[in-house]
Amino acid sequence: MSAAASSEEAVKASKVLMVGAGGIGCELLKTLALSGFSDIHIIDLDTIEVSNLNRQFLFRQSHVGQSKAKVARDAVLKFRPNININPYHANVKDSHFNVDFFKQFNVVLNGLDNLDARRHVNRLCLAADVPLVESGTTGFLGQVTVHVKGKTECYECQPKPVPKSYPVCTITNTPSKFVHCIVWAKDLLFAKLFGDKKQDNDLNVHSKDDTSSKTDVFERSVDEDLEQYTQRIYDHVFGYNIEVALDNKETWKNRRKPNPIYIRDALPEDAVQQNGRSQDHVNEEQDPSAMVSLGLRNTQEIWSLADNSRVFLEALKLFFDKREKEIGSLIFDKDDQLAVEFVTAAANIRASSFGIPLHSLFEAKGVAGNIVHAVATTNAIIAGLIVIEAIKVLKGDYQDYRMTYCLEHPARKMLLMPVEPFEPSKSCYVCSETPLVLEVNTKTTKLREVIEKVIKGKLGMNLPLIMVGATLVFEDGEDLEEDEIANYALNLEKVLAELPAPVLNGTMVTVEDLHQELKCSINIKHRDEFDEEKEPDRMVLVGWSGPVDKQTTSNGETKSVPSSSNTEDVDGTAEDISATSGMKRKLNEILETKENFDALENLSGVDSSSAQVVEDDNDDGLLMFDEDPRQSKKKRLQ
Ligand SMILES: Nc1ncnc2c1ncn2[C@@H]1O[C@H](COP(=O)(O)OP(=O)(O)OP(=O)(O)O)[C@@H](O)[C@H]1O
Ligand SMILES: [Zn+2]
Repeated sequence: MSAAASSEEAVKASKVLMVGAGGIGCELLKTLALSGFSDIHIIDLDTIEVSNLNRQFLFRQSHVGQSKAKVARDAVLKFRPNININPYHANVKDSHFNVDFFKQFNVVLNGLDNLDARRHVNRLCLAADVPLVESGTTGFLGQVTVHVKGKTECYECQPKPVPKSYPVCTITNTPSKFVHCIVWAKDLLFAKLFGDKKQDNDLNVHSKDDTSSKTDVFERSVDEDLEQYTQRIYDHVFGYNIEVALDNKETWKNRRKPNPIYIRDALPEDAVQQNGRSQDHVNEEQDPSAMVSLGLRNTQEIWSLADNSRVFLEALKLFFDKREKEIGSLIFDKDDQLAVEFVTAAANIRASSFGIPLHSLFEAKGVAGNIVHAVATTNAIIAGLIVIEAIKVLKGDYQDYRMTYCLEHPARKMLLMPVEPFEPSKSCYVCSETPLVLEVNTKTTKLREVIEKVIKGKLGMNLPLIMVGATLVFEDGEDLEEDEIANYALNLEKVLAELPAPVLNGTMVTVEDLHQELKCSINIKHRDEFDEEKEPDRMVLVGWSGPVDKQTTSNGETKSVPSSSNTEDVDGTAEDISATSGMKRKLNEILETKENFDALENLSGVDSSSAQVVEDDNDDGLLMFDEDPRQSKKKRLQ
């Protein structure tokens, strides 16, 4: 479309694809329709859930269970009956949404909630040469970015953060934050008691006076009374284990010592006996809940140590009483009420032991499920900004493109921060086809590991094809012959150096995904040794980066700064902001206020105390919109 086209003409003549009809998507569809867009296609794989209704305002109670894309269309057609809205209840990664499908659109607008789908759409937009307006929100934070092939950076030019992980020793021995207690309760204790027994687990399993025996203290013996068992587990993990930890005097030299907690200290004897018996009228049909059987109602209140202890014992008992069949295969799920009750109580008792403030179930659930509560207004603002950028894209006003960050900054009264988009990164393997380097032990690493951990895991390819020179060593897809399948299956189990075309130090491997039309080269660098702690995959992909900015703190632990941390499910907000390298200092400055740090900390479960707040000593050209972003009235911050 020509640069001279009026906004109205550009909008009218356009055909747009919206991916995601959730929190942002509902707002976006409404705003598009009200702004004059009349040919809109929507892809969303999901159906409506009750928990969506508070902010996905196109949906009502009666729609629960129905396709989001279809219901969103019907809702908007009620007030804009003459426009064309085409819904697809499908995954955007399905093969029929190929490059040709994408080519029919003038612009693609993302309202997604995961990195994987975002990267996939980015690649298809690049391959189809269709501009992409990308977005994300997390609580009060949000951003809209524009990606136009050859003109701006692509979604993957800036490395995306890897999920946050914590050093094992902090979790098992020296927690200092509530999130450490949650990780312990969820990933260690819950997993140990109710999950797959074959999984490795760092929770110690032997008791002090029985170290030689292989008895697992977490196992309930056949004749063991349930009350006795729950109290034994309590005493073991909160009492005995802490005493064992205290024996290691070095650990506590410069730290506050934890207090062992035994059930007899936390609850009077008769309360233990009576636990869970007060509510005889508990409805048998309801899902078992320790809160219900104990008569606790308010999920936002912080329970005392005694109440947490009662919930712990009761939840453990209910798992054995009512859900015994699931024991051995349970995985923590934030929507499983009993699991959340158990994890909240366990985390709080541990927190109490380590002098860490306790939290309510509501808060604990947020931390455990990496939930940042969505704010409808942020979604609405972001949807508006998506439409503003989409119109610029349609008009070809590329000088005016802005990446806009929605931040809360009470001190400066700044809500929106627009910045000019960066140019495509020359080192981006997605849009610049720059080769990557893989350091790997070619004599011990199987092709299968490289495919799973690197090609699918890191590069996000779905159906990879792997060439070594002119030899095809692996291909994934539906139309393969039987002998090809058998041949590739054999190759998967071979180490790199023994493949039909050997992969050795200096070999160049070409990897291609035919669906995404993405091709990249990987230079292989043989390495014998890897650091088990830092490089557990025993492979290092250089050029692709899990951008963990690390800094070493005084106690030698490695912590991440907010710019680097995130979880897969979070909407890619703050990390996107700070991952934009040129903006890092500015972002730190913006985040000086407690609220914004808290927001980031919640967002990514990050330790804000380890953040590098860099003094801002010069005029950094931060821009702010005064009132109406459409007027692009820029103002320099003081
Ligand atoms: N691969 C995909 N293909 C199509 N739609 C997708 C894909 N991945 C995610 N989505 C959709 O993107 C939307 C994101 O919306 P949102 O972030 O509001 O999430 P939600 O699932 O509706 O809410 P919540 O996660 O908070 O319960 C969802 O409706 C989801 O179904
Ligand atoms: Zn790129």
